[in-house]
Formats: sequence, C-alpha cells, structure tokens
Amino acid sequence: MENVEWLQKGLVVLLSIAFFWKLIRYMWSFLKTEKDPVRVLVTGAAGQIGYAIVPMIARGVMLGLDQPVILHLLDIEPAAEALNGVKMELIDAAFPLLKGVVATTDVVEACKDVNIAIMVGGFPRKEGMERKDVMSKNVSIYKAQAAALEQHAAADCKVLVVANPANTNALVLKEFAPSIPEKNITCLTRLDHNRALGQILERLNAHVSDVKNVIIWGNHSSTQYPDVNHATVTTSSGGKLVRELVADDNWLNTDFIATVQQRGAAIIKARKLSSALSAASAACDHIRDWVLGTPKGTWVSMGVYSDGSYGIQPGLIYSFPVTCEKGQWSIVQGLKIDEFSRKKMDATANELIEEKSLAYSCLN
Ligand SMILES: NC(=O)C1=CN([C@@H]2O[C@H](COP(=O)(O)OP(=O)(O)OC[C@H]3O[C@@H](n4cnc5c(N)ncnc54)[C@H](O)[C@@H]3O)[C@@H](O)[C@H]2O)C=CC1
Ligand SMILES: O=C([O-])CC(=O)C(=O)O
Repeated sequence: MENVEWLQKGLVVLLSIAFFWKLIRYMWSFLKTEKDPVRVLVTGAAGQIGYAIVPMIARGVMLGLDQPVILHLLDIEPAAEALNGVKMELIDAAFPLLKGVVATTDVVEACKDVNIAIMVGGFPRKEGMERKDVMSKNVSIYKAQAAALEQHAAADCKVLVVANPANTNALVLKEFAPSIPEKNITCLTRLDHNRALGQILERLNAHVSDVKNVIIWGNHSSTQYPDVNHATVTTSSGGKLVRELVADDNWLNTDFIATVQQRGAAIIKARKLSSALSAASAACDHIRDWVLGTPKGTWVSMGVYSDGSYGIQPGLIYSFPVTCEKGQWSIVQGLKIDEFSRKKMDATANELIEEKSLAYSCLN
C-alpha cells in the first residue's frame, strides 16, 4: 500500500517538473529576442558563386533580416587557402546575423547538423561545353556528398543543387541519400525563371513587381521551356496576360525562348566565367520562397521530384511551377497546356531521361 502511495507521489513530482519545464520554455520563447541560428552549408564556397552567395546569406537576403545564421563552407583541398580567405573576409565584414563560420575541406564536418544545403561545388562548364559534358565529374561528387548529408545533416535539411547538370546531380543525390525525404531535394531553375522575367520586363518596360507567373518547365539546360502562357502583368487598368501585352507571338515562341535557354552560355562567353552574381541571387530567392512562402497568387519555378503531374515521368527532377507554404512546395495543378507547350515539355523531359541513364552509366 505504502509503495503505491510513494509511486503516486513520485509520479506527481515528475509530472510537475515536466509541466514547469514546458512552461519555462514556452515563456522563454516569448522573452528571448533572437531566433536560434540556422546552419547553412555552401559547397564549392571558394568558387565564383560561393563568393557571391555567402555575403548574401550572412546579410539575411536568404532567410530574413531577423534570422541569425552559421555558415558551413566546404571546398576541396586545392582550394583550401582560398576558402580560408573567404572565411577571413566574412569575419572582416562583421555581419550582425553571422554567428559562426565553419570552413573546411572535410565533408563530414561540413554537413554536421546543417538545416539548409546549397550544393554549388563541382566542375563548372567552360565555353563551348554543354552541361552534360561535365556529367561524369559531377555525378561522382554528388554520390559521395549524398552519403555525408544523409548521415550528418539535420533530419529536416532542405537541399538545393546548383552545380550542373543541376537536375541530374539532384537526382543522384536523392538516389544515394534514400532517407532524405524526396520533397527536401530540389535543384535551381529560379535563375532561368528570373531570366524569363527579365526579358519580359525589358520588352514591356515594366517593373519586376508587376510581372508574375512565368514558368520554366524541365531541365536547367538549353532544352528548358520558358512558358509565358499564364504570366500576367499588373497595369493601371488591371491584370493583363503577358502574351496580350507583348502582342508578338513570333518573338515569344522563338527569340524569347532561345534567349532564356542560351543565357548561361552568353554570360560564360562574355565573362569567361559562369553567371555567379545572378545564380547566387536566384539561389537566395529559391530558398527564401521555399522556407518563408510564396506570395498569394504567385508561383515560382523549382526543379522538384516529379509525381507524374502534367504527364511528366515520375522520378525525374523536373522544373515545375510551384507555390510554397510552411516550408513545403506544391506543384501548381490544372494549368491548360497547348500543343506547342506539350511538345516542348516532353522534349526537355526526354533529355532528362537520357541524362539519367548517362549518369547511371558514369556511376558504374
Ligand atoms: N543551376 C544554375 O542556375 C547554375 C549553375 N551553375 C553551376 O554551378 C557550379 C558552380 O559554378 P561556379 O561557382 O561558377 O564554379 P567555380 O569553378 O568558380 O566554383 C566551383 C567550386 O567548387 C569546388 N569544388 C569542386 N569539387 C568539389 C567538391 N567535391 N566538393 C566541394 N567543392 C568542390 C571548386 O574547388 C570550386 O571552388 C557549376 O557547376 C556551374 O555550372 C552556374 C550558374 C547557374
Ligand atoms: O551554363 C552554365 O554552366 C552556368 C549555368 O548553368 C547558367 O548560367 O545557367
């Protein structure tokens, strides 16, 4: 009998401790003024995009002006000294939101507990090369880094693959990190989306805040399909379709598409280096919208795991129009697809199917 009473008393004490502990934590969450830092991994951090993106992240461009960050920077041994130089500059910039920098050539140390992984590291395309020319070098990198992320990153880590061939690198990463949910692995086509917006803005002399809902379908390659059929412009007399305002179907169906598809190559030709500034900015846009949400009525383009929407083979990483809410993306459904679009969407899907088998042959 006495034993039962002692047990009851012990249980009451334990429950009271648990209750007060929860209460203190709850009150603390209101009292503390600063959020916990988010750990952001940037691979290839000593490279061009790395150098452009780390100050953006440290300034709050990616996660917001109230979100402290700890940067994890990874590069390979030959770039170790340059990587250390980037770390020194980050310290010298005294960014208020930057709570720490881990600069390393050890992939395990780099991936430890990261919440967001921006995978930029890889072998870049040079002038005259197609993105698939860099395939074999990059798929083996992504196979190895998948394992490190799977074992050491935070369980809910969101992954953005930037390095080319971006869709197929993301697919390789997904295949070799089976415990990371497929919804958490994406690739960057936001740069192409922003390029399409840029072309429309130039043509209409409009402001970026007035044009929305262009779409990039498919591969981040010269077969991608930039689609303006659902895009609108806010004018003084209400919302209008981009196609109506441009009033030049020939331009929209030919030069516009080719310019967006070939923009990466044009920048490489001009700079002799890839489009680091705009890629870094687009990667920040991609993560910001994924984490913080897309504005109501607006979608963006993201390379995501196909669930068969719009007749695209399930299991490819394909760029779709998506909306984001509470850290989750969803493919925009029900858009009308005309015959012209259908052909282009299938052509870029077919290239991804070919890339997938090429990637697997490189891995054997
Ligand atoms: N998806 C997109 O919209 C875009 C993709 N890209 C791609 O992004 C990638 C990076 O471009 P850049 O920064 O201009 O190239 P970069 O050559 O300046 O930098 C690449 C960095 O990756 C490092 N690296 C190589 N192997 C690595 C490994 N195993 N682990 C970690 N780091 C490694 C290199 O040492 C180098 O510092 C390229 O693949 C490029 O084609 C570039 C622009 C746009
Ligand atoms: O073309 C490249 O290699 C770089 C790239 O992906 C782009 O600028 O879109």
